[in-house]
Amino acid sequence: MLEALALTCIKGDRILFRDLTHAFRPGVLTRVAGPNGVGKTSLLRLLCGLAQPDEGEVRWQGTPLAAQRDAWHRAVFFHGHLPAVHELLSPRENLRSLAAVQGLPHDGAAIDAALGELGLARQRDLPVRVLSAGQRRRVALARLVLAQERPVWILDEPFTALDAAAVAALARRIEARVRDGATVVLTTHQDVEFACPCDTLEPGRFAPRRKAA
Ligand SMILES: Nc1ncnc2c1ncn2[C@@H]1O[C@H](COP(=O)(O)OP(=O)(O)OP(=O)(O)O)[C@@H](O)[C@H]1O
Repeated sequence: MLEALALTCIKGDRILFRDLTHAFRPGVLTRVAGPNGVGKTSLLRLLCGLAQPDEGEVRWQGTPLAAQRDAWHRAVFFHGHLPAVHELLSPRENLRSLAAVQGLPHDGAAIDAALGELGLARQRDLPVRVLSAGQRRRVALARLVLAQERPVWILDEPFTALDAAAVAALARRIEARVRDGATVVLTTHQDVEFACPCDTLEPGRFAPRRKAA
C-alpha cells in the first residue's frame, strides 16, 4: 500500500499542507481535489518521490521510498501535467524514448500497438510539432498502455485537451486498472465520472488556517 505519513510541504513562505496523512489503498482511485494552487501537483510529486517533503515521509509496502528507489521506480507510473514530448521527434520516437526512460516495454510492436490504441496510427511518423494539442497529449498517454503491469498510477491532469470520446476511453482504462487492484491517484479539474471505488483527498484541508487581520 502507498502511504503518505504526516507530510508537510512548504513553497516560498507558504505552508501548502501540514501533517497530511493518507492511505492510498489498492483497488481504489483517489482523486486529489481542490482549486488552483492548493498543492495538488506538489503532493503528487511527493508521492512519486520526485520531490522531498519538508516533514514526514511516503511509504510503499511499509518501506520509505528513499530506501527502495529501484523497486519504487519499477512499481510506479507517473504522468505529469505537461506533455513531455519532443517537438521534432515523431510519436513513435517520443514514445520509445519516454518508455525506455521509465523502464516500460519499448519494442516496435508494443510502441505501434500503444499508439494505435490512442488513435495515432496515421500520425505516428509525423513530427510532433504538426500534431494538435490533444494528439500531443495522446502521445504521452500512450505510455499507459505500456504501463499496464505497474501497480501504482499517479496521473496529473490526464484528461487535459482530450475530446469527449478520448476522455471516456481514458476513464474506462483507469477504471479497469483500479478494478484490477491497482492504486490510482489523479488530479483533474474536469467533471469525469468513474465506475470504480473512489476516494477524495483535498490537500487544502491540511493547510494551516490564516490568522484574521
Ligand atoms: N518556488 C516557489 N516559491 C513560491 N511558491 C511556489 C513555488 N513553487 C510553487 N509555488 C506555489 O505552490 C502552490 C502549489 O502549486 P501546485 O502546482 O502544487 O498547485 P495545484 O493545486 O496543482 O494547482 P493547479 O490546479 O493550478 O494545477 C502554487 O500556489 C504555486 O504558486
